[in-house]
Amino acid sequence: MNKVAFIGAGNMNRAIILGLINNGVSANDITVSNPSPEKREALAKDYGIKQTANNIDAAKDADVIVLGVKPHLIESVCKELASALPVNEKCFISVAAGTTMAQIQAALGGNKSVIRSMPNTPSQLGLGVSGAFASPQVTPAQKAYADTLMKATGIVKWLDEESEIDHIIAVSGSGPAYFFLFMESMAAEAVKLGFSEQEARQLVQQTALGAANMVVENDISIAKLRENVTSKGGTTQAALKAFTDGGLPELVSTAMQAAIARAKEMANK
Ligand SMILES: NC(=O)C1=CN([C@@H]2O[C@H](COP(=O)(O)OP(=O)(O)OC[C@H]3O[C@@H](n4cnc5c(N)ncnc54)[C@H](OP(=O)(O)O)[C@@H]3O)[C@@H](O)[C@H]2O)C=CC1
Ligand SMILES: O=C(O)[C@@H]1CCC=N1
Repeated sequence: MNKVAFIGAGNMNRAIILGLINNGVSANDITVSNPSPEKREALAKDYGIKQTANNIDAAKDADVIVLGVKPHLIESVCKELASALPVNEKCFISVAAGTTMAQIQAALGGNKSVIRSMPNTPSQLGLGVSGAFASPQVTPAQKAYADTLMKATGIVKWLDEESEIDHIIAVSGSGPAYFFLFMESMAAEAVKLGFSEQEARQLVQQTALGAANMVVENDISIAKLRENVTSKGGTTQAALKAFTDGGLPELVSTAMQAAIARAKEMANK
């Protein structure tokens, strides 16, 4: 019971597979399919999971099928699986941005058990966030198993409305990239200040890790943590003034709204 097939061996499915393996899920229960060999063979070699080029072979014995291909391929992969497999008996988890429940169910041939999940790449460390929305056909047992699967990679937020998936995308799905951009910018400036690339990375990553852990460990607001760094008339205040004068809070809002708008645009294609 509870065999999982991953369709696609790309960044997101790899992150989820790593999260599962690191959390003790048996490699024997995991199969990955991908047309080109390199990524699926690397996963099989590193973690002992099964691999194949054939999506139907990967999915035929699976109870849960994680669809981890690019959004424009979700429908064709669903049609391929539905043409050969008893899809009524399986639970599909799509991690695609901008591909709706209606589109996925239509491609599977009707009202099947489908969960739209929006994970993020820190799932590979067990530090992921997944937002999830289930179709009414998902049974309590399927939902419980999907919950366990996603919790192996981090925290899970079940959503009442499908539209909330786009909000999860804007916050946590795309979110790691926002922090990476910020860290890249800080590291680039550190190099300009004379640190080596390696030193700059170490300084920035430790600062980010420390800051994130302070948010996790302290039961005080993030604003208060910021204020605690900011001595009156000091250096941080000067730096933060440059950020606010440059419109950083508004820019963050604009960026997150752009992610939501893009998700809607992708769904309407
Ligand atoms: N990356 C992220 O942070 C997140 C991504 N997502 C979603 O995850 C999905 C995958 O994104 P991501 O992992 O970044 O993309 P990748 O391009 O890294 O992975 C997609 C994989 O699908 C493979 N593939 C292509 N065609 C098929 C097919 N017909 N059958 C099986 N596999 C196929 C590709 O193989 P090949 O390279 O050989 O063509 C590739 O390995 C997207 O829908 C995205 O919206 C969701 C949350 C976060
Ligand atoms: O950029 C994307 O479209 C996907 C969805 C969230 C993160 N990556």
